[in-house]
Order: sequence, then structure tokens, then C-alpha cells
Amino acid sequence: MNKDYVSIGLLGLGTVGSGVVQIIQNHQDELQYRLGTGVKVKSILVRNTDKERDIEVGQTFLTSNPDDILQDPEIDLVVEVMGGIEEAKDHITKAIQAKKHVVTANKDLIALHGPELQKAAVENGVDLFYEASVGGGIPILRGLTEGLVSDKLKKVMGIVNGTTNYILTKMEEDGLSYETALNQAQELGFAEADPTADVEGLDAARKMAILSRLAFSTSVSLDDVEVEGISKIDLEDLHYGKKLGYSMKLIGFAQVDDQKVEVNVQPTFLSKSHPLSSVKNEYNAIYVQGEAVGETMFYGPGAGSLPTATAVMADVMAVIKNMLLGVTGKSAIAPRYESVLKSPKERFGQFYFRLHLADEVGAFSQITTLFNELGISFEKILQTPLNKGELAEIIIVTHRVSLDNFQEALMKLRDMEVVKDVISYYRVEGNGEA
Ligand SMILES: NC(=O)C1=CN([C@@H]2O[C@H](COP(=O)(O)OP(=O)(O)OC[C@H]3O[C@@H](n4cnc5c(N)ncnc54)[C@H](OP(=O)(O)O)[C@@H]3O)[C@@H](O)[C@H]2O)C=CC1
Ligand SMILES: N[C@@H](CC=O)C(=O)O
Ligand code: NA
Repeated sequence: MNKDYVSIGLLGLGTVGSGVVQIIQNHQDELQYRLGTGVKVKSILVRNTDKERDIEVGQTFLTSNPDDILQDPEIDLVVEVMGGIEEAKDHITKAIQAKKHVVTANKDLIALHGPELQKAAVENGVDLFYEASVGGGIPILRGLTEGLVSDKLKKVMGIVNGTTNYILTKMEEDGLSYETALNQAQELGFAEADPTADVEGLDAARKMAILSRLAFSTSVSLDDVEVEGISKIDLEDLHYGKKLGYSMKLIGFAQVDDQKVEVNVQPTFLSKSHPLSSVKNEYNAIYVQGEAVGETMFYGPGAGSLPTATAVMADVMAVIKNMLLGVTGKSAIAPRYESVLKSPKERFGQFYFRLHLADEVGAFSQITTLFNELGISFEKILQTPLNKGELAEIIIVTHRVSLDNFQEALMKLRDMEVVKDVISYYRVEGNGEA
């Protein structure tokens, strides 16, 4: 390659696209110094070319016709920051077929169609990178595929959705209601236009599918990820959790043992001593455990214009370096293993549960007898009288137990006459029972 500059076609000029333009405009000297070539945005695809915009794009050509970018032979690299699935997939496929490199921030698309797009990129000798799709500005994908590439990674636990972390922090620390905290997250711009994917855990599930593919070299699909969101969390449980020394987080959890994986997203009580418990508000963090490296944690802004654009630009620069070296289309490695999911018998954890028990002699001993029979022991117990002493509210945290065993205990609890209601249950992490 012998060029004064590399031409980029940008699909989208919203939050992330504007950040990309700003970095290219404001950091041109740094880019030129580090790459030995300039970077220029030639054309930008938007829905509405007449819309008033906060960003000044100078001579760059705004268009609403994707072919102006996808069929422009001068454009070497397409940056997709428009979002959505089908149209974005179509544009990226056309770009790859036209031998253009692609950088995308689109977690929805990569979680669903990443493997086939990656295959098409390799077949066409082009790069496809997507660092911004997980953890915004945190360089987590390169952390896994470059920094930790020699290790055998065992566990990835992440706070990978800023909106839900913001809501839980505000509920826990300021006593805000779920609705008020969600409204604030929307006003501050972390939440998706329709926040359902945030609060129901789907956004985090998409990111966990991407993370576990790269961490474990396994073909995890989005359907393999079990998902539970935060919309049903009760302030009462947060209050009890706090008393017990826990903080509630929406945790993406991925673990591999003997080539079997479990990947899930669920509200989880984290012990205050776990490094992820100190991650507050809209911040993201990903905790990674490897056989050789031990424990590591990647922390930073999981969303926002300039942080996310930083990740996009890291990919852009990686593509340009590969172009200069003549090694494009060679960085992606296909997953080594087919994903095989662990059964509930092979999944272990500690659990918190809250129930209402008849406040009568012998009721609690019936519970302990049941758990003794199932071989489950308790780490913590809290008891509060309710309804003028007719009921007791009991909170129990078990020691480490198989999911299968815990589910059986829950089923049997619900059938007991002295148990009036099983109100809630959550996984507990970070008590040192690995
Ligand atoms: N915002 C963030 O913090 C983060 C976002 N992401 C991902 O980055 C991507 C972009 O997000 P964001 O910048 O927030 O999105 P925005 O909604 O702010 O911007 C989208 C841009 O794409 C254009 N666009 C959308 N659909 C079309 C279409 N069909 N045809 C032509 N142009 C279109 C819009 O045009 P117009 O301006 O005319 O409406 C707009 O400029 C998404 O995949 C998102 O998930 C990833 C990490 C963080
Ligand atoms: N809605 C997302 C934005 C970034 O991916 C979040 O809240 O984390
Ligand atoms: Na990232």
C-alpha cells in the first residue's frame, strides 16, 4: 500500500459516528505519526441528509444512498455505526464482497451473525473488527485475543450493561425506585432507544455471547445464553443483601470446565470483597480468570460517544496497520470447539433465597431437615417477624451447591405447608467459594 491517506466510509453519524469523526478531525497528527499515513472520512451514510447536526463534517459527503459508499472503489474501509440488524448485515456483507475492510460497533449484529460475517471476511481477505461492541471504550476484545491469548481462560464475569448498573446503583445507594432510576438512565443517554433490551438482560447477553466465543474459542450462540433481567427486582432484597454484605449487580457469567460451557446473565449478589462490586453507575468492568494469569479486571466507560469511538478507532488503526503490512484477513481464528452446554448438575454456585414461613414451633427445623436431606448447608440466615408474628421472613444463603440440587430444594420448599411463599432467589458470587 502506498497512499497518503486511507479513505473511510462511515455508515451512521449518531452518537458513535460523531465521536469517530471528532477523533479523526482532532487527532489527525497522532494518527499520521503512528500509522505513517493519514485517515480521511470520505462519505457518511445517514437517514436524513438535511437534519441539523451538532457535528461539523466539512467537505465530507453526506448521503442516504448506501451504494455511494459500498460501491466507491476509493473507499478502503467501512465503519458501521448505524445499528439495527438486517440492513446493517446487508451493507456489511456487500462491503466485504467488494473487498472493503469493516469495523463495527454493532453488538446486536455480531452476537447473531458474527461467525458468518467473519467467515465471509476471511474468504474475501479483509478484516472485520468489532472492539466497540463489548464494553464500549474498554479494550476487552483485544485484551482477550491479544493480551491473554496464550492463556487458557476459565471464567469471564462482566458488568457489561451500563443502564442496568446505573439503575441498581441508584436503587441500592439512594433508595430510588426502579422507574425513577430507569428514567434517569434514559435522560443521561445510556439506555437504548427502547430500553427493554437493557433491563431484560438481552443487551448483556449479546455481549456475553461475543465474549465467551473469544475467551474460550467456542461457538457459543446467543441462544446458548440464559437471560434474566432486573425489572422484577424488589428494593426489599437489595436491603437484605446490603445487610448481608452484598451488592446486587446484573452479571454476565461465563465459565468453561472440561470444554463444557455455561453462559448466563442474571441479577447476582456480589460479596463486597469481589472486585466487580465496586463498579458503580454506568461503568462497565469485565473480570477474567485464566489458568496462568490468575485474576484480571478491565474497567471503564461501557458507552458514550468518544469512549466508544476510541474503540472503533483502535479497530480502524489495526486494519490500516494490517493493510500496510499486507496481512489483512488473517487475524480472525475460527472457534476451536463446538459449544456444549453444562447440565444443571454440572453448574455450581451459592444462592440467596427469601421465603415466608409460618411463625410456629418446628417450622424452621422442617426447612433445615429438608436441606440436610439434600446435602445443602447454610452460610447465612436472617429472620424477621411479619404480620404481627403470624409469619417469619427468612433469608438464607447456601454454601456452594449444584444448580440441580438447589432447584430441587426450591421445588420441595414450595410444596411444604409451613412455607407460605418463596419470594425470591438469586445467585451469590464472590464469597470465596469458587
Ligand atoms: N451509543 C453508545 O454508547 C454505543 C453504541 N453502540 C452501538 O453503535 C451503533 C450506533 O449507535 P449510536 O451511535 O448510539 O446510534 P444513533 O441512533 O445515535 O445513530 C445512528 C446513525 O445511523 C444512521 N442510520 C440509522 N439507520 C439508518 C439507515 N437505515 N440508513 C441510513 N442511516 C441510518 C442515523 O441517521 P440520522 O442521523 O439521519 O438519523 C444516525 O446517524 C449501534 O449498533 C449501537 O448498538 C455500541 C456501544 C456503545
Ligand atoms: N445501552 C447500552 C449501551 C452500550 O452498549 C448500555 O447501557 O450499556
Ligand atoms: Na470494547
